[in-house]
Amino acid sequence: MSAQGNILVVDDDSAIRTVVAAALRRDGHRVTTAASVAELEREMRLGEHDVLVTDVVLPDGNGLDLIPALIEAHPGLPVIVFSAQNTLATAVRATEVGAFDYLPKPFDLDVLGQAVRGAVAKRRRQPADLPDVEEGAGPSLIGRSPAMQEVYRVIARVVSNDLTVLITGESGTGKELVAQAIHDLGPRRRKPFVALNMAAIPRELIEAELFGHERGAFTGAAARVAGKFEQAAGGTLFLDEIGDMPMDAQTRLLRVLQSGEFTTVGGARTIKADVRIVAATNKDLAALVQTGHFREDLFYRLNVVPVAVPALRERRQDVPLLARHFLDRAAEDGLPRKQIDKDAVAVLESYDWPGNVRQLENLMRRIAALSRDEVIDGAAIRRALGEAGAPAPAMAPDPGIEAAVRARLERIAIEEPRVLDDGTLYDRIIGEVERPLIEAMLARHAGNQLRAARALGINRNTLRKRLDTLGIEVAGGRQDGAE
Ligand SMILES: Nc1ncnc2c1ncn2[C@@H]1O[C@H](COP(=O)(O)OP(=O)(O)OP(=O)(O)O)[C@@H](O)[C@H]1O
Repeated sequence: MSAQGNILVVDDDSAIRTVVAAALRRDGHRVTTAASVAELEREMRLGEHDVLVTDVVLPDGNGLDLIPALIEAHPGLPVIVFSAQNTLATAVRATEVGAFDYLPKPFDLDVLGQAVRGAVAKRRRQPADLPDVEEGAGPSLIGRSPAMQEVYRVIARVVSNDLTVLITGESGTGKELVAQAIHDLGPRRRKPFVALNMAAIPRELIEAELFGHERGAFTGAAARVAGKFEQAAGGTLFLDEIGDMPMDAQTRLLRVLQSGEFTTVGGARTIKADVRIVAATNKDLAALVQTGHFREDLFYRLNVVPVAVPALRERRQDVPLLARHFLDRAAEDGLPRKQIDKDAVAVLESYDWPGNVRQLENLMRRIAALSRDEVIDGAAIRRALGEAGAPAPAMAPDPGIEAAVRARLERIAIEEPRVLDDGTLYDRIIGEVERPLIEAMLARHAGNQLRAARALGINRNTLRKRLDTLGIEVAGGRQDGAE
């Protein structure tokens, strides 16, 4: 991506305008200059600018005060501010008003050049053209991959009958949504859909939860309570994490499925069970049967119609659609509306998603809530994946700083003996040592540049400059220095 753009430089000091404009032109940018707020406003009206670089104190106004209105009129315009008022208050205010970067005067032209390149790259970021999400009838099960088409085919076969369905799939693949879809699209849709997660309630309470109990049935049973079977009457009972059901409860459930009736805990009351059973598990139930942890007869009773929900990595082509869906949903919930660029889509598509759709949903919401950019790029996605505790794909594990540095030095000595006395010794050795040192510290601090700089004992801006010079891509953590 070209990092050259149209830059507007504003300063009332003509010497600074000249020097800055010359430096930016040398980097290939097209530069216009202005000496006052009035000139700045005229230039903004006349031309398209990718980046605004402005001083704070101008003869007819304050550069910082202009920023909110300028950004509103030119959404996404990065503004780089430089100022001789080098106070913390100015720096904080620059961030508050939405400046892209703040450089205290006097500044290094290289640092300015780097900030401008970053700003142009941000400006040029194009949102990827994500597929539209069609709102279908019933619950929003998103996905057009062949693997999801197969799931839809099975759902379509069972909605109008009462066959027991066993949904399998990894955690977060959407098993509960599938169960809900079976309910919502079938004749029981006007009756309750009741879910019970076997893994979420104490084992000794599962039977009482399922079948209800009479007053005084056990210590603490102060009143008669209807169980899930009763609550779901006429509707659907979703038994989640069925693999965690204790043996006693399995035996009772099997009896209910065979007889169509159940008795409450502690009571002689027999109630007809008018529910459709849909069960789900992320465990291998057949293997649990083999090891004696799940009743074989119950397994066959439940597994009348199996539905296998694919892991997200088995249907990567659905990822852009789902990403779009979750960004839309986040915006509907009042979070800022964000888009992602092509690089971000590529990162999302190549990630393995151990937490499946749930993980993608959480990531999109987190990005919508926390990112300052309107269009999110691949580096930001990698960082967010790294922060979420998952391994950052492009970041090598911390190899141990000493080992990394030693390996570099050995490489110079062994592979390139010539460079040891060719007059570039200092730069070569320092350069070779610096890279693994910075990479190792960044890896150790999950890509957080502020923490890595602190640990190295160098200024964050110095670190940023070195990253740029050495061409080190930061894959995990945050670049903006926030903690
Ligand atoms: N195909 C999909 N389309 C839209 N949203 C989905 C899809 N699949 C999953 N989700 C969303 O992902 C989250 C997890 O889905 P769900 O709870 O159904 O997964 P699960 O397989 O039942 O997980 P667990 O095994 O951990 O209970 C939910 O917020 C759900 O809305």
